[in-house]
Amino acid sequence: MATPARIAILVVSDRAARGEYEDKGGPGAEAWLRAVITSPVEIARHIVPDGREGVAARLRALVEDGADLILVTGGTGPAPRDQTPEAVTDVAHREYPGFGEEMRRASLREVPTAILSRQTAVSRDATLIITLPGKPSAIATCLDAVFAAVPYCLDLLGAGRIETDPARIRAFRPKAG
Ligand SMILES: Nc1ncnc2c1ncn2[C@@H]1O[C@H](COP(=O)(O)OP(=O)(O)OP(=O)(O)O)[C@@H](O)[C@H]1O
Ligand SMILES: Nc1nc2c(c(=O)[nH]1)N[C@H]1C(S)=C(S)[C@@H](COP(=O)(O)O)O[C@H]1N2
Repeated sequence: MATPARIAILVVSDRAARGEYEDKGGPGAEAWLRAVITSPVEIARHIVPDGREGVAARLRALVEDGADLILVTGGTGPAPRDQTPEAVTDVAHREYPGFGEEMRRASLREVPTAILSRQTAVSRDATLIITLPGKPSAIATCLDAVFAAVPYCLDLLGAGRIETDPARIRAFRPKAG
């Protein structure tokens, strides 16, 4: 059997980290991934409070640990504690602004405040890191909008291979020539 791709979900939320509310983002993201990915996959969920240093440190550790893909939810907005984009930039080797553009475009069809999210995607070594808004309902909207490009991006980075259910997401891998 193929080596499972390793995916980490990092929920960034002060209140979920303190246990003040039940985290719905992490389970929502995991359910989305399990419904879409048909190849072997290991999914781990983590929760950290908002904050540039803490989020960056956790991202470095997850990359070091061999994650192929990291989904980060929360902390992308304009509030002072929203520092996820700064943390992601701190650990980035490369940025892929098209992810943020497309996720915002899809979210703007639902809420005008989607424009407030500074969500983006970066890579560090062979790991792709995608940031998503914290609102649990935003997670599916954003993943639906961009995930078709994720498997090929992981191929190009040298990360683990992911196959998807074409009825949900048709992964696009350009043919050679
Ligand atoms: N992990 C989560 N689980 C459940 N609901 C969430 C989660 N993250 C965000 N939300 C909901 O979406 C709203 C907007 O998310 P945002 O990330 O801006 O939260 P926030 O107001 O900064 O608070 P916190 O960091 O404590 O989650 C929150 O007020 C909350 O109702
Ligand atoms: N699809 C979708 N995108 C969305 C939202 C939403 O409700 N649905 N909320 C917006 C709002 S109100 C904010 S402030 C930003 C940032 O959210 P975050 O700080 O939780 O990352 O995401 C935006 N993107």
